[in-house]
Amino acid sequence: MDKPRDHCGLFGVFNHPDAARLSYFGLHALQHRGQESAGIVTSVYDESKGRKVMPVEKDFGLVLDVFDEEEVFERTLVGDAAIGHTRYSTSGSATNPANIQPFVVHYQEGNLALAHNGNLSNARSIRDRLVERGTLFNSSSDTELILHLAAQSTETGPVARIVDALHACRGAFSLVILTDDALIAARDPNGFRPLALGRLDPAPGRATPAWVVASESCAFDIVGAEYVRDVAPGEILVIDRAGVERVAEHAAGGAGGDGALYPGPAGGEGGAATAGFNGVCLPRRHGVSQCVFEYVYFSRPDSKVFGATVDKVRRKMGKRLAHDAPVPLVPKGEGKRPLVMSVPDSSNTAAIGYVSESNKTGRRCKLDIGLIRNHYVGRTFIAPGQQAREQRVRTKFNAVAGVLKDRVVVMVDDSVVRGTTARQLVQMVRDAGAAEVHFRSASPPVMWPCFYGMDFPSRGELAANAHGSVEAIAEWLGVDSLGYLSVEGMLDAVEEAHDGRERYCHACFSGEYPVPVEADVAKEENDW
Ligand SMILES: O=P(O)(O)OC[C@H]1O[C@H](OP(=O)(O)OP(=O)(O)O)[C@H](O)[C@@H]1O
Ligand SMILES: NC(=O)CC[C@H](N)C(=O)O
Ligand code: SF4
Ligand SMILES: [Mg+2]
Repeated sequence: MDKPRDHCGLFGVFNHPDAARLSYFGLHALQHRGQESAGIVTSVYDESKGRKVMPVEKDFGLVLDVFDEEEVFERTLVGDAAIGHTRYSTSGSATNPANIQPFVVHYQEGNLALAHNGNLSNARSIRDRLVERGTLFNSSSDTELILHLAAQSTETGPVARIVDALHACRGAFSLVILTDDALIAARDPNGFRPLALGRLDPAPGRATPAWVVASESCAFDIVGAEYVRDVAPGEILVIDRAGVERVAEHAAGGAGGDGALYPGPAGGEGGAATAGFNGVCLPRRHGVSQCVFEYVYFSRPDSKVFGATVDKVRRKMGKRLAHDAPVPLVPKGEGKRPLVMSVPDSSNTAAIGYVSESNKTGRRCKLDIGLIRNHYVGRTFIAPGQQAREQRVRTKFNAVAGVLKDRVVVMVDDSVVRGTTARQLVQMVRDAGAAEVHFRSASPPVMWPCFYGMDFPSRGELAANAHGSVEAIAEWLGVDSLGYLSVEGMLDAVEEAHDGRERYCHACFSGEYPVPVEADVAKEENDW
């Protein structure tokens, strides 16, 4: 593991005849969230069996590789409800095929399929309890535990069992779940991972709209759906046939049947638009703590996440960085303006904010493209060994010598984790003839592990811990100066973009963990 790895991507569809194909496109848009494996499950009535079945197609690899045959959508993944997943493992080995999601099981209440983004912080104690009860496990991931909890619940009916199961889970879980009758979208009470609800106009021949659920709103755009609202932290939203009809009636100005059952999360944006769906809210024990790293790096800038556009938050982080770690001062008449460049693509927007604010504050500088990125090399191209890692950076980026030669260069990246990217690129920019190289990180130093759904290197491998002071890291990176966004600055930027700083987790930067975690849990401890 040499990089922070992304979270997983979730997608769900209800009431659309082409549910699997929509999921396929949705997963494409969410590919950046997980590149180890991908899968889609649908729900369809099987005439010969006289009951619903849940066909599944999943494998290791990118969405494009897993679903490389059109036929699978025509013959296998049929039905008008589906869920899909792109995985980066945080619990359970990446190479164990049993850990590929979505999971599908058959139990007392019929079929059940589940896809999870996050990490349960009490997974070990749940597993121990289940083991004592004689539970047999198929996978080594935390996600499977939710299925056992539902199957062993004393409640009746799939929804009540899932609600019961989620009451026992702690930590991070955004979920899309398919039962034989419903698509369920759920978010843990802290809201660590994002999840949003969207709406698609009725498919040809249908009277009611289709509903979609996704980790990020960019997945709605790709299928032509409109963003309706976030699934609220702690909300378990049940989208079933009756609910779809109630909501449609409500929208058309009808009475809405028993739509008052669940008017949506209190004060939630778009709540009225979805009144009519059933739902439940899980109790809140530790406040709300959405993952600030989604804004720093994980989510796509064109997505709306946690109620704000990622692009907007990132620009504000870049602007604040201009104050926390300014561009070197080169007064007029004393040389060319420093050249600011991003490390494409994830820091592009932060660099734009950085440059505009720097110029406003009298620090002259110019934004230019100093690195070209090869888009065929993935976001987290895993390569073992330092030599391979270095080769990987060279494969992914090349410097534009004509732009960089003899210039004072300020490189802006979104984060420094292990420092592999920064160190390599600094050397590359120097080799291209830069006179000075300064490095700016649009987030604070990453110093602590994440237990809520992101896979960081061990503490000792993080550049900020391995080298100590900012000066020592700067020397190791080979830069003339190094500057980070402060934790304060990061939270101010988030707050400026929307609803306050206290609703965010920043544990990997600050060490302040919002939800207690079980000590010394290893990702592969259940893999034999
Ligand atoms: O300090 P490091 O351990 O090198 O990790 C930090 C780098 O990793 C991420 O980029 P990544 O290449 O994973 O993806 P991206 O192309 O989406 O930026 C991040 O944007 C930094 O560039
Ligand atoms: N990155 C994630 O959200 C991972 C989900 C789950 N914990 C797994 O490892 O499969
Ligand atoms: S520790 Fe960091 S990556 Fe993990 S949830 Fe908190 S902010 Fe996000
Ligand atoms: Mg990067």
